[in-house]
Amino acid sequence: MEAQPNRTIPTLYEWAGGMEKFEAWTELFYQRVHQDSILEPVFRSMAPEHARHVAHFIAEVFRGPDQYSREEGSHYEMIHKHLGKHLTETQRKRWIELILDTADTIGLPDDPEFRSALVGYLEWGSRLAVINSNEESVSEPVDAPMPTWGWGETGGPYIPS
Ligand code: HEM
Repeated sequence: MEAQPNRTIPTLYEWAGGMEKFEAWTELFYQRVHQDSILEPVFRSMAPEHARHVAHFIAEVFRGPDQYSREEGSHYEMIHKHLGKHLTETQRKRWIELILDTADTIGLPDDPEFRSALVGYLEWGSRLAVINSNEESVSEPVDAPMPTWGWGETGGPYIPS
């Protein structure tokens, strides 16, 4: 018999506070990006819907609604958006620093379990973004599934003693 998901364990999406929280997070993050000397040139001509799309993408990866892949893009298209951008490690590090600082500002959960999962995902995704940005084509199939992310080794969520 197939194992049933344990309904008593919230998803990272639920634990983070739902879609409004993801949208508030990326909106403020990209406002800050436009004032940052390292990242501003990278995102100077970004699409107006970029911040919302990134919110919806991460929310879906964290097992939230499938809004991004249903209405806005796909895993293939997300990779495609990074092609040829030639992102550097300096830009990636700044991106990580700023998005985590914004997570604090808007009050994403700061318990050890959630932050372990969040940092793990952002490190993984941002390093793939840099690798993909130095490619000229997407090696994944067009219908590649969206990645999903869970609590990882800590088994989360945080339960106060
Ligand atoms: C976990 C890490 C990341 C995720 C989940 C992510 C997600 C996305 C998504 C979903 C898009 C497409 C947005 C749309 O459809 O409008 C996108 C585009 C883009 N991303 Fe990322 N990204 C990540 C890391 C990075 C990093 C580290 C950089 C640069 C330092 C970067 C630079 C860009 C740029 C320049 C675009 C194109 C923006 C535009 O022209 O509209 N990304 N990303």
